[in-house]
Amino acid sequence: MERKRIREAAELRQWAELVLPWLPPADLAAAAIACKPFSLVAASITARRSADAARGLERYPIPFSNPLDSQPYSYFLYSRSPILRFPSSQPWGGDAVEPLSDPSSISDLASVTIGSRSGCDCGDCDPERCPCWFADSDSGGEIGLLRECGFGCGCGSGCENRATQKGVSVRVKVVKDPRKGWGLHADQFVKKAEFICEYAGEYLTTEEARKRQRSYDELARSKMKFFPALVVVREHLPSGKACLRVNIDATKVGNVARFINHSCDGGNLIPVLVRNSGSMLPRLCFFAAIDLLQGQELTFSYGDVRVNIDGFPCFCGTDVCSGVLPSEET
Ligand SMILES: C[S@@+](CC[C@H](N)C(=O)[O-])C[C@H]1O[C@@H](n2cnc3c(N)ncnc32)[C@H](O)[C@@H]1O
Repeated sequence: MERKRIREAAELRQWAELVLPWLPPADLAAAAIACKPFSLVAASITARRSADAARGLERYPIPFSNPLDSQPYSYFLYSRSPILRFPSSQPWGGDAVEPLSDPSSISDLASVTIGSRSGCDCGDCDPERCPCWFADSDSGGEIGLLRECGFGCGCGSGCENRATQKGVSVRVKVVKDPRKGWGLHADQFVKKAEFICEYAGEYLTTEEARKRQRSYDELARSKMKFFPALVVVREHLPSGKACLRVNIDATKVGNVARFINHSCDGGNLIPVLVRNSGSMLPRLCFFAAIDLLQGQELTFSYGDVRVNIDGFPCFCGTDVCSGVLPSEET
């Protein structure tokens, strides 16, 4: 009888190990109170989730740190690279995490290509000589430009001219702030100009972005703890006129760049639009604007502040803080 009970508990636990990692926090909490084997599995899943926001998909684990309250982690679906569609669910906090793969293989952006071979034929690229390479950190606006090898090139993913295509490149952690919510912090020394991460999320049409922004604003007003992560970037012509608007929404799915908070002084990151040969859409990437110390919060400017009495309050704490978060016109 005792043996049967032990076997049944083991089977239940096995089942829970397979199913519970797919559940969002509220459902996981509900499962945890159903029975003891579930509560043990749920506790270990919660521990694994708070130990790595990236679900094992980045080079280093990216832990959550919350000295303020009992929320152990923030829930979202993880993608290392930009996507045009996203899955409706993804396991997280179970034993079986997806293996670290070449970002190009999980990126739907790969399907938006210019042509089969519009890049270089170097084979073994030297960034100094490769015709794909181009950098302009002073392009007239606040956003720099960079060109790297990509799907249209003969070289492989090991090519040196693909520095931004290998996921989050330095150790970072996600730390909770009482007023700004979670924020991304350096967890090692980072040298000025070093690549840190890209802003991965869903690429939206402007119409869809406007629709979502309106509903996010409503939600944020009604629900104190809602932190949308929709960014809009404009690629400018030398004349200064906007020529391409890129809308990236990491609210439901994205990488840890979704935790980077705004700073009115421009912050300590340089946002750069990176074009990969063969790919039509640019990617938003962040480089260190200065040497960064371990523990320092990473920030950038979300854009021009339109002082708007209805705008959300800014708590960047810098001397030049306008008091209001920049927001897009919807
Ligand atoms: C891209 S998310 C950043 C991560 C967010 N703090 C979280 O907890 O998920 C952007 C949202 O964070 C909050 N936020 C970012 N910077 C802020 C700041 N300087 N002051 C107040 N809230 C900020 C706002 O709610 C904003 O819509």
